[in-house]
Amino acid sequence: MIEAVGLTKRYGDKTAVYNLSFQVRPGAVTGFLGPNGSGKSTTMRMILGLDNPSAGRVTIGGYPYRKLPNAPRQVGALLDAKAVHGGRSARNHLLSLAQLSGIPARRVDEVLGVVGLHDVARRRSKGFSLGMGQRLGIAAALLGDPQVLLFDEPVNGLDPEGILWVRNLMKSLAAEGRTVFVSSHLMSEMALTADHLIVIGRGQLMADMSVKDFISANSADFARVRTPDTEPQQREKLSAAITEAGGHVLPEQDGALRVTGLPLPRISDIAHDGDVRLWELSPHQASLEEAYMRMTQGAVDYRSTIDQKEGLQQQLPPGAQPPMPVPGQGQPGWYAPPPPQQGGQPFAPPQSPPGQAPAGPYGASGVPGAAPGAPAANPYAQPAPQAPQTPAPAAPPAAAPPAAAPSAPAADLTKPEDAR
Ligand SMILES: Nc1ncnc2c1ncn2[C@@H]1O[C@H](COP(=O)(O)OP(=O)(O)OP(=O)(O)O)[C@@H](O)[C@H]1O
Repeated sequence: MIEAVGLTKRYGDKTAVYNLSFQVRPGAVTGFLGPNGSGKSTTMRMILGLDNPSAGRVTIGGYPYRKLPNAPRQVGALLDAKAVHGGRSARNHLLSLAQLSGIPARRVDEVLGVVGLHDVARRRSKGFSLGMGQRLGIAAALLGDPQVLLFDEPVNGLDPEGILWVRNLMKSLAAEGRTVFVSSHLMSEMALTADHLIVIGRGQLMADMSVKDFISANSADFARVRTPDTEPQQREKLSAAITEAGGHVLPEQDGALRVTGLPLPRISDIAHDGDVRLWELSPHQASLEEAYMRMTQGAVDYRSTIDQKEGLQQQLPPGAQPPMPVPGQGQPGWYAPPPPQQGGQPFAPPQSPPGQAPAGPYGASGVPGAAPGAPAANPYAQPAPQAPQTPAPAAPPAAAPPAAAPSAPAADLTKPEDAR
C-alpha cells in the first residue's frame, strides 16, 4: 500500500503539491487524475524517492522508498519512457537494469515477451516509436516482479491494440493483489481501467473515491425525450407539462429534450396524460469525462481562450445542484427506477460478459475479460477481444517471486553509460 500523509512539495514560491493525504490500496487499479500541472508527476516522484517532500511523508508498505529493503524488487515504475540510453538495445537496457538489482537475465527475456518487444529486442532503442518506447518502459517496471507499480501516462503513444493491452495488464496486475497506481488524461480509458480514483487540482486533493461514486457525485443523470420531428407543437406541449410537474427541460441540438428532476416513468405518464406521442424516452448516465470536467473546471491552469469546454460539460438546470452520493452505495440518480415489486427495473445497467482468462504466472485466479484461450504462461501479452466494464476482483496478494528491477527511476538513464 502507498500512503501519503500531509504530502507537500514547494519549488521556491511554487507549491506543486499541498497537504495531500491518500492511500493507494492493493488489489485495485487506482487512477490518478488531474489537469496539467496539478502535481501528479511531482507526487509520483516523491513516492519513488526522487524528490523530497517539503512537508508530510509518503510511504510504501510503511517505509519511505529510500528506506525500503530491496526497493527495486518491491516497486516498479514507468515515469518517463524517454529516459533510456538510446544507443543501447532494448535487451541491453533491461539487462543493465537487471544487473543493478541482481535480477537474472532470463527475466529480461520474459518481460520482453510480456510487452511484445522480443522481435526488436536487439535493436537500438533510439529508433523506437513512441509506443515501442512505452512498452520498453513498462518492461522495465515489470522487471522486478514488484508488488507496487506506478505508471505515469502508460498509454501515451500506444495504438488501440496497445491501449487495450495496457488496460488488461493493469487489471491483471491488480487482480493478482498488486498495488497499481496509474496517471492518465484519457478519461475513457480510466473509466474502463480504474476501480478507484484519486483526483487532484492545483496540488490539492479533490476526490478519493470509486469511479462509480465519482461519476455520481459530479454529474446529474438525465432523460432524453423525443417527440415526433414533424409535430413541433407536441414538443412544446410536453416541455410545458414537464416544467409544470417540477422537471427541468433543456433542448438538445438534435431536437430532443434533456429532462432532469423527474423519473422516467413520471415523464412517460405526463406524455400519456397530455396525449403526446414519444419517439424516444431513454436514460443517460454521465461519462467519467463529463464528471471529471465538471469537478476540475475550477482547477485548470492552462486553457485555450477559444475553447471553454463548451459542449463537453453537462449543464445542470438553473438552480439545480448535483445530487450527493450515498457513501458506499453510489448515487441513486435523479430518476430512480421503481423497486422491483412496483413494476421491475425499467433500465437495467449493462452487464459485462463473465470472461475469465487462465490463471497467471503469479497466482491470479484469472483476468476478467481477457481473451479466452490466452496462453496461461503469459497473461499480459494477449489483448482481450472486448473491454471489461466491471472492476477487476481483488485477489489475495500473490507471493512475490524474487526477481526484478527497479524501474527507470533507480538510475539516471538520461546520461550516457560512460558517465554513470
Ligand atoms: N523541478 C521543478 N521546479 C519548479 N517547478 C516545478 C518542478 N517540477 C514541477 N514543477 C511545477 O509543479 C507543478 C506541478 O507539476 P507536475 O509536473 O507535477 O504536474 P502534472 O500534474 O504531472 O502535469 P502534467 O499532467 O502536465 O504532466 C507545475 O506547476 C510545475 O511547473
